[in-house]
Amino acid sequence: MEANQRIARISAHLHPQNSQMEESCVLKPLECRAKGGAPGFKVAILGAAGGIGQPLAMLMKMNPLVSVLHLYDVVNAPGVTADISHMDTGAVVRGFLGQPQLEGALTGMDLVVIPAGVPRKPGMTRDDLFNINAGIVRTLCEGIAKCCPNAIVNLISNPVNSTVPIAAEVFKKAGTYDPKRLLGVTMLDVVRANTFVAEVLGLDPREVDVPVVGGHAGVTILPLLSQVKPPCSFTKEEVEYLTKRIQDGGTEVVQAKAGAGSATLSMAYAAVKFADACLRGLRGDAGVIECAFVASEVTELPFFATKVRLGRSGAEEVYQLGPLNEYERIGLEHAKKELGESIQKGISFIKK
Ligand SMILES: NC(=O)C1=CN([C@@H]2O[C@H](COP(=O)(O)OP(=O)(O)OC[C@H]3O[C@@H](n4cnc5c(N)ncnc54)[C@H](O)[C@@H]3O)[C@@H](O)[C@H]2O)C=CC1
Ligand SMILES: O=C([O-])CC(=O)C(=O)O
Repeated sequence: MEANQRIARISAHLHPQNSQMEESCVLKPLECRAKGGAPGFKVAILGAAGGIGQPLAMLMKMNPLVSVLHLYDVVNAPGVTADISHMDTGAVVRGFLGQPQLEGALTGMDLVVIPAGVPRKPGMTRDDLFNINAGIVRTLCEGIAKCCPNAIVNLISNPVNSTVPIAAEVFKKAGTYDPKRLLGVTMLDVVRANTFVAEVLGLDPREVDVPVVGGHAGVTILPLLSQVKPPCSFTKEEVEYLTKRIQDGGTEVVQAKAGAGSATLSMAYAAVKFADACLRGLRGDAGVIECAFVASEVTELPFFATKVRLGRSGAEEVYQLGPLNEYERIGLEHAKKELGESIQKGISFIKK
């Protein structure tokens, strides 16, 4: 192959939107490499130029399970793509800018991670983001239903308690809904809980496992401190301090950032931890268990976050809550009340 042809192909691959070359010609050489010796998964990030999207893209580019990484946003996708694509790791990176390129970003994907949408400012609740983010999530999920209906979806955009029901309704309308494949990302609550509990216990956070159930906003975030591993006990004051700190973790960051957004770096870390678990499940690894907000029969609500077992088809098993103490039983009732309303709000947004 002529050197100038090789260069043209690499350039066209990175910026398909600028290419005059035929799609089949553009993609072949690098696709072959991506599917070659080290088999991997194709992952798209929607909202890849944002505060979460950029570090998430960087960490996904470092993940050896990823062979193709599509970065989609309505702004700045080419810049982020150029930057990330210089990292000397295995995944091939391609950028997609704006709605006309959404289909290209999604076609053939195994996993779609969605951190698109506006973040909170001090004084706002996650629900205050509903009016803008609901429409964004609907549009992106319509694209998924059309272009990669079998992909696993990791939904980060807030309010997660409503955006996951929105996504489910969009997929139902399109006839592509598979409850196992739609997962609301609550991993940051677990990451925070592990960190804060480890601080109190004087342990390394990597040794600590705190189940966090319910949803992803305020009192709907319910850490089960009676089920912490390694087994331990807390005073009443410690339980109250830890529960409140875990429930208000997002607000703590929003206030500290003072108008410059919400958690992005810890969220990107949590998103990659969760996406990696989904990919290990897709690969067929046994015993991959994480908390996520999924379609559920654990309570009377249609969606609920608990531990789930991740496998080749997504959340293959949804675990029960396990034994709760009195404090957690009361917390569960508060959580269910708010969560039920948020779920209904999401469903009504599509059904109206
Ligand atoms: N589930 C969780 O635990 C967490 C969720 N979040 C949520 O994640 C979302 C993103 O947060 P940040 O990255 O900090 O916000 P950001 O504003 O920095 O980035 C959002 C990105 O989404 C893009 N975007 C907007 N509309 C889009 C569309 N229609 N299609 C594709 N991309 C679009 C924007 O251009 C921007 O690049 C927020 O809703 C935030 O509340 C944040 C932290 C934790
Ligand atoms: O608090 C926010 O708005 C962002 C978020 O969901 C979190 O950090 O848990």
